[in-house]
Amino acid sequence: MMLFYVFLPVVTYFVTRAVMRSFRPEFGGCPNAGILWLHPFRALSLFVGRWFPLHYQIGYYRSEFRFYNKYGSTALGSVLPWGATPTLWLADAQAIKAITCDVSVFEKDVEAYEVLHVYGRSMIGTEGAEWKRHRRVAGSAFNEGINALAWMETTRILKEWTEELDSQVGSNGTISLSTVEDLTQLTLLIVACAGFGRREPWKEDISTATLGGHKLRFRAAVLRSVAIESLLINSFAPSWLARLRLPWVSRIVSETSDTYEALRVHMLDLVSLSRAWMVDGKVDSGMGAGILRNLVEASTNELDGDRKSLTDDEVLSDIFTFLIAGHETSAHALSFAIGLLALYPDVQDKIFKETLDVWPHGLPEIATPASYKECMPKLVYTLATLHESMRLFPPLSRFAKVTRAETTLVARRFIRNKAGQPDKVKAFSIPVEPGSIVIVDIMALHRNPLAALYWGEDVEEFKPERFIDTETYSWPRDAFFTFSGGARSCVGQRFALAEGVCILASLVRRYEIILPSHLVEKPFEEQRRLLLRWKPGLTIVPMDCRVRLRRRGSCP
Ligand code: HEM
Repeated sequence: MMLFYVFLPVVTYFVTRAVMRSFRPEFGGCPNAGILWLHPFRALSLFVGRWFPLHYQIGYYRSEFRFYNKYGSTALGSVLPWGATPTLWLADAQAIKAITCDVSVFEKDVEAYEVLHVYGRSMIGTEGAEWKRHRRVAGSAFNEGINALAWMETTRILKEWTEELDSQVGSNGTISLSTVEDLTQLTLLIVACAGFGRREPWKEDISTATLGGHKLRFRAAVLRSVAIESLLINSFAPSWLARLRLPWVSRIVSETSDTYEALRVHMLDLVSLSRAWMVDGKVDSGMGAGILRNLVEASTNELDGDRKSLTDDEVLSDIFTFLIAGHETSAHALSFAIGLLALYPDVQDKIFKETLDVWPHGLPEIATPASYKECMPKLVYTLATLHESMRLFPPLSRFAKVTRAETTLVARRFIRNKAGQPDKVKAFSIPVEPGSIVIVDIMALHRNPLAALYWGEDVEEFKPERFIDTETYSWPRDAFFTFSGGARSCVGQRFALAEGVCILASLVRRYEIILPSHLVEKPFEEQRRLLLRWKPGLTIVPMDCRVRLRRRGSCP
């Protein structure tokens, strides 16, 4: 019996592979790269993807442009054995643009986001009229006002954070920084304040841990809920497991459910506060909370059947979505950026020079509502650095669309010249059947070396200059998909750029970012590989991005 279970998958693999190879060598001119063992954009595959052993099989998370190079095509076909679903992989700017602009044919793969529907349905995991209702409500909060608030809030928390960092200077004059840990807290505090009016100090007051009957503090509740393990347990483990007293399992299930319950209570507190503000007429409290206000107002319209209305569960689910989408992405993007700055001191020097013009007398203690408008346009190189780091490490490295009607996409085939560079590019059409899955392979697109349309031969290099327009050069906007594109693009893009630029510029203005001591003696390629290692999670997660900071003499 045992042998049967071991051999069945192996036999299935070879049989299916053989059948596919013989009957379907190509998808309308698009090379068939084989069987996909895991749906490439499901929470489970993100979890399993950390250990995915089939590095030479399509679907491997860290493959970047490798498979496209191997087959000489910017589009690849593959098949999910379950249901024999055709799955198209794209690292082609024009085809991706066509997909993201045609929302009637290519819908969001909302099933992938079901794990986020802990409290109800939300903007990120819905489609059509339901999604429009959510987006109409929350979307209008994302204006220049919230970006300016994000800037001010970033400045406030940075001051407290850097004071703590300064108190940790070691005997060698440097401070160790575990980027993911600190930036996760930082970006969470920023979105909680600018979006939801919840202003917290950098250093949590642990003595107030359970004040107000909370089982878990707000920050801990959000951070635990975002872990892919918690989301999977919450989605798939039945709650009765907690009552069975099974060693380990029952405890984990029970703790997970407590975490989401604790967060629900915190979010209900926010909603009550916002309702109280509305009753008191505190429409513009100066505290931010624009997203919260819009959501809560929409829930009070519910009974009128207003097209801008949301149910109470939808409000909680949207708050949850914004808290999660609004911090993890930014924290990981910034961790990679800081790691890259440690590796490239010349880039750091250029940012430092830029910040000297903006803050000649050192970092401001507080920012005013005008600071964002004054500083952001001057920090051109800092913004280019953030863009370039998100090109190499896009937090959402791939996402999926489901095809609803028969259509055709155009991609490109190429052959490599003697120097190994892609050459002789030729467009070809791919017929796409309804029901097919299309993977927008952002990381591969960002590492596509084809000239003209994309990033060029130096695609692997970290060069912020490629994001700065000149008289003769305009950076290829259509080949940059970190925030997706079209109607379903990231609603928080400008918010993320505002906080990101403020954090990077301020950090470099105050500190020199240097490599951790265990990497100093290693060759550059190894330093880069070790510092920037990542694993898949909800977004790509830096695994060991630790740097050191040395206070700059010229910064008061
Ligand atoms: C570096 C930071 C960020 C990156 C790279 C990023 C990336 C993305 C991407 C690629 C999508 C599209 C996902 C898909 O179609 O499956 C998206 C959607 C979304 N993002 Fe972001 N995001 C970032 C920051 C933020 C922030 C700061 C917020 C809110 C404060 C936010 C809120 C959202 C929401 C609500 C959606 C869903 C939009 C919709 O479905 O209409 N994101 N983001």
